[in-house]
Amino acid sequence: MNAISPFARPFYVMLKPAGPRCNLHCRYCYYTEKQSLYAGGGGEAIDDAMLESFTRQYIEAQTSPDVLFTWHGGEPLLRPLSFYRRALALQRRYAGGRHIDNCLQTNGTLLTDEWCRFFSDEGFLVGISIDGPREMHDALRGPTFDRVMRGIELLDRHGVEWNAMATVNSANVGHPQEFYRFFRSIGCRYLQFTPVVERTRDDASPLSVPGWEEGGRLTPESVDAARWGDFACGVFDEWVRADVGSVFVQLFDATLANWAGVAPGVCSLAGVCGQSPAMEADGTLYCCDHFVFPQYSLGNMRHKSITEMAYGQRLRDFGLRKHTALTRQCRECRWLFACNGECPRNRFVRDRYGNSGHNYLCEGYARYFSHVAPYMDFMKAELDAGRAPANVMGARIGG
Ligand SMILES: C[S@@+](CC[C@H](N)C(=O)[O-])C[C@H]1O[C@@H](n2cnc3c(N)ncnc32)[C@H](O)[C@@H]1O
Ligand code: SF4
Ligand code: SF4
Ligand code: SF4
Repeated sequence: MNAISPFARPFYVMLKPAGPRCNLHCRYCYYTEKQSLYAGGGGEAIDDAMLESFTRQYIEAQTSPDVLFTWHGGEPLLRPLSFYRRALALQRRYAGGRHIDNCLQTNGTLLTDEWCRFFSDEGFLVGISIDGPREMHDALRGPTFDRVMRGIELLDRHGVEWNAMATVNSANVGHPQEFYRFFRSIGCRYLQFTPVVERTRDDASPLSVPGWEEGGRLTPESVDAARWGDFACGVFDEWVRADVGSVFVQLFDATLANWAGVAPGVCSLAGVCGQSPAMEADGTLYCCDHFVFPQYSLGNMRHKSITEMAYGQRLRDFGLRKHTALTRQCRECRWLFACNGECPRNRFVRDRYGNSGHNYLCEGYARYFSHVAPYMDFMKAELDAGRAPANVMGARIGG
């Protein structure tokens, strides 16, 4: 085993306490298909012994005094509150002087006063999935908009910090202004949006086609590359006019970070990745939440330590491949410093020279980076001069 030093870099495990199970059936979901990995063999929920072992090992394996637990799924609120109370008791038992934070990603439909009181008391950061106003949201997430909004009101009432996680898909990609104005209207201060790009296999396989592999059929919910770029530009135009410094949009923050030569807060625009493996409920660790496929398994906690898997060569190679496998078109691209070829899960087309492993969304990203470049140049210059990037709002840029 070619393990590297556990002190080289931090890592975050995305936990699936209820496995891929969910109370909803969002049409574009990449995760519920993972139920086929279990095929009746159990392991649908993290059990107490595994939770304890994981908590101890995860804390011990960290290189920094701050430790982040990320509860994800499937739907993590399918586990009862008592499960999370046990989890926090274990965190306290094994903390060893470290500071521990928790964040949880949910569809929001199962939130109650009791959940929100708990999140407030324990300082959880809650990610809420919502795709925009009612028509956009309900189009692919079923008629759940009212329940999600009720969840957000509960979080607000209890003073829980939350951020919005939206997908950009065939139903909302044409409406960037409406999309962004909606989030502003509900008082959202932290917004993340991710393009849906999924492919089904031509055979009867229940699993979709992973990144790097060519072929398959793009799902109807997926975005068109160019339209994704137009969407990002449209949202940017709304944001840059009035909300810089008051609304934090992950894509724009990460873009500015790359412009300024600072590590971006999102893996997709980083030079290398592989620092956030996902652990399924049966204890199997996978390279990434978007690579939960048998061929990307790092092993199971029952047989290997977290340190061995998270700092091993396999995950390291997975993360480095993002850089080493850049296509010639990417290596020659003027936006490489900002884009880094984006996420490997979207790399399945040919570049202009015929090389495989190019990013399906390339055209959209190129459009987006060209569009925001003058604003990013301005904001970087403000940062360099010790002034606020928000000054971009009063500046005349691009005529
Ligand atoms: C798989 S869900 C798990 C947590 C929880 N059930 C929820 O919906 O927030 C995590 C996030 O992935 C997003 N998502 C689902 N399918 C996606 C896809 N194909 N591409 C991009 N994001 C997707 C969801 O909208 C959600 O924000
Ligand atoms: S709520 Fe989350 S896990 Fe459930 S189907 Fe929707 S995106 Fe997937
Ligand atoms: S494969 Fe994509 S989502 Fe996964 S860690 Fe790498 S950049 Fe992030
Ligand atoms: S914009 Fe396209 S060519 Fe340029 S780095 Fe991104 S994916 Fe590669």
